[in-house]
Amino acid sequence: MLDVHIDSFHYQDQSILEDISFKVDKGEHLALMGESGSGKSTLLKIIYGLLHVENGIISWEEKKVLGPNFNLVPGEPYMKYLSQDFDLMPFITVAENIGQHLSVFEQENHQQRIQELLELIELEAYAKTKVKNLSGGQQQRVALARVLAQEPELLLLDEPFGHIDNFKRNSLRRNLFPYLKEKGITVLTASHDPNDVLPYAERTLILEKGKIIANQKTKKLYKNPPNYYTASLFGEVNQLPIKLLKSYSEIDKTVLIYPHEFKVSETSGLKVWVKKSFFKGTHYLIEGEVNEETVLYFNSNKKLKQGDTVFLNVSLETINLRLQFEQGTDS
Ligand SMILES: Nc1ncnc2c1ncn2[C@@H]1O[C@H](COP(=O)(O)OP(=O)(O)OP(=O)(O)O)[C@@H](O)[C@H]1O
Repeated sequence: MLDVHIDSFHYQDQSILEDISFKVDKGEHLALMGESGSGKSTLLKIIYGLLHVENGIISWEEKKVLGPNFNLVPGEPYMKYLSQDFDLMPFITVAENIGQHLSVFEQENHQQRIQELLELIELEAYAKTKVKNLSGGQQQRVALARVLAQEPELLLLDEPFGHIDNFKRNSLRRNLFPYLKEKGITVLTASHDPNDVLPYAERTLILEKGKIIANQKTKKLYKNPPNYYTASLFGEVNQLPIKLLKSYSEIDKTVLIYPHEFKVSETSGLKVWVKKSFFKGTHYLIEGEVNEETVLYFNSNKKLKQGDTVFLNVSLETINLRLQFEQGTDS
């Protein structure tokens, strides 16, 4: 188990992380989400031992992880970190870059392991290509193979697909995350992209301005986000007064409603004037306005024209579910 306690971490006199405390079970996949600058990379760097924390303890399997003040070369043998800079050797080939990270004691298996990793990152055709001749996305895939070369127990991934195009990203995710699960590798993935998180991470931790504001099972967090910030990390979301949705309600609160949770009717419900339609492939995202003041977003199967009027309904079940939510952590 990974056990992280950081009372505080500062760069110069700027506080970056505060009161960070969480555990990750062996074999579990935890996602770290948060807006840019919320401290995700800093947290991964501390766990890996690149940054020293005065007030805090990181331990893996009940053994303290030593930071840069103790380890001349950062990192522990059981842990690997994929940073946003790839740290590759540009003048040697892809296969050689991967081979450099394999154990010298298992020379006879090197070719087979390199081939297995090349298949995983879908770069078999580039085995003999010098890394300097690869695109940014291809280099990121080589960096991924390097951190996996000697299977770590704990893997820290910082935006692992940030440089990779959508076309490859989807198949890589589908290859990589089940592979890590099968091998029982504990994973922490920092990402902005809900597609990296929703299908793969059992639990998600949300950072806002260096503090943990939620740490929950991913599905539960998505279905019941504690606040607008969390929900908006997963995509478009509306924050609306309940009274707007259920006029008889006596509760003076707002609820979070995802665009797909609205059902469009032509006859009854909340009256909305269409302002804009955005084509999203599977549907249209519609920007609408209520009472000439509240802007909201909902999904529609067909394009709607500016000035059209539609009626929106949201189920009582959804509203009740959102109202039940009171706290943000259940680690
Ligand atoms: N070496 C540094 N010196 C001073 N401040 C830094 C340094 N590195 C990061 N910071 C600051 O620390 C804060 C957190 O940065 P961090 O890179 O951890 O955020 P992040 O959530 O990973 O962002 P992103 O998603 O953009 O990668 C930011 O305000 C950043 O400006």
